[in-house]
Amino acid sequence: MTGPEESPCRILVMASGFGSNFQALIDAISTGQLRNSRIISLITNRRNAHAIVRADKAGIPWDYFNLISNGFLRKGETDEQKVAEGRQRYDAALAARVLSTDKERPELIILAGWMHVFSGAFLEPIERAKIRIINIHPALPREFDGAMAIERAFEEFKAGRLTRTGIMAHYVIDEVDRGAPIVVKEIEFRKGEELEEFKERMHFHEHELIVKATAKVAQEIVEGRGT
Ligand SMILES: Nc1nc2c(c(=O)[nH]1)N[C@@H](CN(C=O)c1ccc(C(=O)N[C@@H](CCC(=O)O)C(=O)O)cc1)CN2
Ligand SMILES: NCC(=O)N[C@@H]1O[C@H](COP(=O)([O-])[O-])[C@@H](O)[C@H]1O
Repeated sequence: MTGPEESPCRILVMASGFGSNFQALIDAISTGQLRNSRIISLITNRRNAHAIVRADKAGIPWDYFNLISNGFLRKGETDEQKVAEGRQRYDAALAARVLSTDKERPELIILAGWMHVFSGAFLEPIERAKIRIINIHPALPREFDGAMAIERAFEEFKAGRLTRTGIMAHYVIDEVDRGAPIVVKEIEFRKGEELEEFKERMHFHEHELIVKATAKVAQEIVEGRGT
């Protein structure tokens, strides 16, 4: 995929939790399945994220940056304006960390279970720097936007109102989960399957899809350098 003269696409992964999608990318790169990509670092907003353990094992630098523990918002703050202002300042500071000149700059940011909704304070400077952002989401386009999508779809299936759901990788825009789809896969429910079994099946397919989507976008980036 990547010619000998082309260096791999520099990828920053952002993850808040278990990191199995992050691990799928690590494994795909290390086995040579994903030749046009290189993960330069991980950012997490949860100190107990297992993604940190995965980064350490893979020798990938990581950064912990949290809305509250880094002082942008007081724990338990309920004033809506203060919450909005604190999130904006956090987002701006996070973008500044991504763009800081004392570290390698990513060409692609992959949200792999990143559980913080970005405002324009993050999205705009990243867009100005021509860095693309993609996200993996366990639902079909325009269905079950937001968190807990798997559980909500499963409830609809149990209620007899849904026979299939799906997963997708999409570009990230201000409107949550409404960016242009990159790769989409429908996944049928199975009669008698319980939630945990279904979640495992969904994650299995996600791990394939995130590699496929990354390969596609990374190739566009590598081939588009200098144009
Ligand atoms: N501006 C955008 N930001 C983010 C997007 C996006 O498409 N546009 N994708 C999400 C990922 N995501 C779904 O795919 C998602 C993650 C988290 C939430 C959410 O409700 N977060 C809450 C906090 C939840 C928690 O901390 O457990 C919040 O941010 O207040 C919705 C959707 C990533 N960001
Ligand atoms: N709305 C975003 C969202 O729900 N993302 C989902 O979080 C999980 C992270 O798993 P992981 O930490 O094992 O990769 C994945 O299922 C991903 O699609």
